[in-house]
Amino acid sequence: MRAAVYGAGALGTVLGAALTRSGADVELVSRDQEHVDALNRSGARITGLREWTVPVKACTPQQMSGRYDVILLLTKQMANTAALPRLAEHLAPDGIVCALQNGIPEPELAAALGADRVAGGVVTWNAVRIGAGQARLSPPESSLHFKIGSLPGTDPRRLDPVKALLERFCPAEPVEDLLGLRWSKLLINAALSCPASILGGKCGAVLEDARWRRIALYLLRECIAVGHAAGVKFEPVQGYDYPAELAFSTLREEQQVLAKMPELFARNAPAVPSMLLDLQKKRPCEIGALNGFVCRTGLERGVPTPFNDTAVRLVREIAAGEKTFSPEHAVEFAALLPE
Ligand SMILES: NC(=O)C1=CN([C@@H]2O[C@H](COP(=O)(O)OP(=O)(O)OC[C@H]3O[C@@H](n4cnc5c(N)ncnc54)[C@H](OP(=O)(O)O)[C@@H]3O)[C@@H](O)[C@H]2O)C=CC1
Ligand SMILES: CC(C)(CO)C(=O)C(=O)O
Repeated sequence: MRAAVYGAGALGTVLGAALTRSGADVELVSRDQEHVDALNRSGARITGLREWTVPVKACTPQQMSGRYDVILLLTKQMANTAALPRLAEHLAPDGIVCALQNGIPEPELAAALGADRVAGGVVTWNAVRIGAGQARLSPPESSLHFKIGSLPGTDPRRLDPVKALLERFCPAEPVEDLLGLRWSKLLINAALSCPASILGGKCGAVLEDARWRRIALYLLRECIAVGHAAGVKFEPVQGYDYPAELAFSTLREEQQVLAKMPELFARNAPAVPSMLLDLQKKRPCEIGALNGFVCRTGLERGVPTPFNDTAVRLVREIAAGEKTFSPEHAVEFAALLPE
């Protein structure tokens, strides 16, 4: 089986190194010539939870040749439109692209490639690119897990080669309802990655600050309401059925939920959100595909999303250089919170 990791950035470098190390025939594809040269010259250098230097094969999109049976898509979601012609050219007729990105990338991919040639999966582990040819994999070990799914109406056995490939690194558990899985990961990004990117810290910083933890809870509540209005059945992730765990109707129940949030999201606490890295590097970030997607869906379904609207506005203001990272942006949500 011939495979490619298309978008060998933070996650892609770690995954490409892990798969190559396991003996898989995999190429790491990146637009960044310096990164490609470093990977080919000195191997992929992984630090953190794994300490590996792995000789790998890397190329730019223009240097790709032939067809791949499995392409693991790990660009940022905004790059998908630009990447599609290359994916279409190099995917084997019975091959499959598995998007491991955040957000809900599958509809656009399926429209171009065909639903039975697209799968999706969520990643709850965290990695950071730290230089040409190098990435750091963050703990905890328990986060090393994939959940994957095929598109409605397609043969779930199409997932078999994806599962076999990913399991060369860590468990890859198939789920029946990919959309429910996608929305559950969206909860984590909308309520932790986004606020952490606004205050300029790790996801744990949101959980540690009483004001931000409460904002995160209301962001979660809004996303869950929008998802339910859209007919989503949230799939358990990280061992939790989040809508059930986070439900509250009185202020007393709210206190109880707030008290257990650090435990519910303990695996995410050490993560540096990929959105924050993009904002720090002044690169386009995925806010439109994450909280922005929740706002758009809320608008379509008649569910107000004032918390997510505020979060999107703040991220956009930071991206435009109009605001800097600060926990004090919590005040922007104060008028929305119940007394
Ligand atoms: N990092 C993390 O811990 C996690 C990330 N995710 C999700 O995984 C996805 C990837 O994230 P991450 O690894 O952090 O992202 P990075 O930005 O580190 O990597 C993305 C890579 O894609 C490359 N790329 C962008 N556009 C193209 C293109 N048109 N053709 C080829 N390559 C391209 C980029 O190259 P260049 O540098 O030239 O732009 C970069 O190497 C995102 O959807 C993210 O939300 C999910 C869970 C955790
Ligand atoms: C949840 C988190 C923060 C790490 O898995 C993530 O998805 C990201 O960094 O984009």
